[in-house]
Amino acid sequence: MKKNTEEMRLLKRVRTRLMKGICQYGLIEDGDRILIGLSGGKDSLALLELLAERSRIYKPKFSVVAAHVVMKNIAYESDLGYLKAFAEERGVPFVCEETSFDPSTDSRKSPCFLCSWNRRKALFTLAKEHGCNKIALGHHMDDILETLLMNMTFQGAFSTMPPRLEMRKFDMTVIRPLCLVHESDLKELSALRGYRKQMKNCPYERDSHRSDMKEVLRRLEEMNPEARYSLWGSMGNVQEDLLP
Ligand SMILES: Nc1ncnc2c1ncn2[C@@H]1O[C@H](COP(=O)(O)OP(=O)(O)OP(=O)(O)O)[C@@H](O)[C@H]1O
Repeated sequence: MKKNTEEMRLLKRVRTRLMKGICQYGLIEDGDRILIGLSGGKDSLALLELLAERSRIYKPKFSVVAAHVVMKNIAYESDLGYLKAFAEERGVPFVCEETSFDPSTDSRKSPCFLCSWNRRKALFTLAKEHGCNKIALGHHMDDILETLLMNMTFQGAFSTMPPRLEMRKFDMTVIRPLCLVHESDLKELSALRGYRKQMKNCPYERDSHRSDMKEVLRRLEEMNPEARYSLWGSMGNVQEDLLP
């Protein structure tokens, strides 16, 4: 009984924050066809589950397609059968595309940059092929705040991954419907639902800046439990007169 109540509270919190993000940043409109980038990680599995559920509700009326990109030269062990079944059990069509990149062709760009650029390109192609006007990614609030802290610390820029990004040149909009959802809730949801963990065997992976920023965010929240909301609020409260 206690477990059920906790589950219901968690689901209510996640659904409320999803809808708050969607409404606040105008992420989904009537008639949208949305390609969901399904990596196989907990965040995009949750995104698919939540958007599939939402798409069956009358307003706004939108449809979804799940897409997985296989990067042939990276030994990720994506279980395509699991991803396909996961999507189809929720009434969502599943599509997959293979691509690859050669890190030796451009030594000025890091393999991580090339990988994510090529993955993004494959997602755009799939979105066009399947008549989608939007691509949804599984980044959540912690990802966005960690990127803000990374960009300030390492790039000298006050910027991050926005909830909504219109790419006019490609006639495509990238959305992040989990932008107000906390990572801790997604972890709990994943455990509750028993999402299968994906094996990551990337030879290049060492995103130490991100894990450092995760620690910084944790420390800030220790100092002020409201820190994440203040950081988020600061992005909409830039007081230019009080800046150099
Ligand atoms: N191979 C892929 N195929 C399709 N979409 C992807 C792929 N890799 C990443 N994405 C999309 O980009 C988002 C961010 O990617 P990132 O690599 O940070 O996440 P992840 O650690 O793979 O897993 P997740 O965010 O799903 O828990 C994912 O949530 C997903 O929407």
